[in-house]
Amino acid sequence: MCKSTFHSFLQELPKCEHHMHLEGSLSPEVLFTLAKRNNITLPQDDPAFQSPETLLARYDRFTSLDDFLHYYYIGMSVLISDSDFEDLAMDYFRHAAADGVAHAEVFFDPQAHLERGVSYNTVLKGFSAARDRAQKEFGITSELICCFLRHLPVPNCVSMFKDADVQASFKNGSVTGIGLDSSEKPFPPALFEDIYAGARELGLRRTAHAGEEGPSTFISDALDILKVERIDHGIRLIEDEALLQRIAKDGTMLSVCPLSNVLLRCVKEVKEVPIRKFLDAGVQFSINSDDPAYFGGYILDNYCAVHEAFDLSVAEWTSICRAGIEGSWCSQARKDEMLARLDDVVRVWAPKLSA
Ligand SMILES: Nc1ncnc2[nH]cnc12
Ligand SMILES: [Zn+2]
Repeated sequence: MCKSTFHSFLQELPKCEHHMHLEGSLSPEVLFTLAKRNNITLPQDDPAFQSPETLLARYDRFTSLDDFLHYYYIGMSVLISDSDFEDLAMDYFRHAAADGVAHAEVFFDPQAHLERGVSYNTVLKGFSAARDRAQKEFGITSELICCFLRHLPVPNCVSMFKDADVQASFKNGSVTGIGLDSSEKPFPPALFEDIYAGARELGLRRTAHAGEEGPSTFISDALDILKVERIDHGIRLIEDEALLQRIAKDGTMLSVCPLSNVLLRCVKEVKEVPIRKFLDAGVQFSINSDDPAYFGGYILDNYCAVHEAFDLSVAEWTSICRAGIEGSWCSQARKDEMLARLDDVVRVWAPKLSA
């Protein structure tokens, strides 16, 4: 936990979260409760599934992205009804409100539910209800980003993209954009070129996970081939100085997830996440939780971990927060509200923190 005055300042900043998988907010406790309620048998041959405590202990020992994903996909198999999805998202929004999130652009993984016979509209109904409640109960605005699972056969992804219910959600605005996630290294961005071209034609916002475990060429391919507007993770950008300069110059935002990078062994410690390098080079980035129930921290824990590792100034935190607001996919009016709130918070806290 960072020093208490700085912690309060970070809590009060009007934060935007751009990289958070709703299915990644399923805690072991809720997972076991839903498994019982929905009659889902958890794997009997893995001692991690003995209890919520043993499962949580296993989360401390992830060895890679794929090791985590194994548990992530088993975990979400307990989600069946629209109210399961609503409860799950509300759990996230409650934490987000406590952490001072003003606006959240959240991912969901429909293919992982369709495969189990849960319809797209069941998932969307639950998540949409939670979004409405989050706005009413906490004043948090949000957008939904529909992700394609890169480990599945491309035709499976294409057929989801073309599905009538999915297309309807794109066209009626209940889903704002598309993303690309799951196992990275064997699945280069180019595989998904047609889907991203189709999304662009529909006027959808576009982002993709790239440069988490995969090479920096996946970041350039996501920009050049998929024409994404944002890069999720992107920490391996530091391996290509010219690309780093290009991203800084173009103002392309990265959604960085420090605790996730440590837990999934992409880096040894938060100090190795290239926060200082990005700040110095003028790369725009936001700080995010990724899968908070699996990685031991919501957004404020990530802000605090970054503060502890890099001892950032009030001015640096203000610029990170401003970049997050400006790089969001909400209306300009909403951005203006958050920018005004940011000014207010900084006006109050700057004298106290620099005293
Ligand atoms: N960190 C991550 N990388 C890729 N896919 C994911 N799905 C959920 N979390 C993810
Ligand atoms: Zn992610």
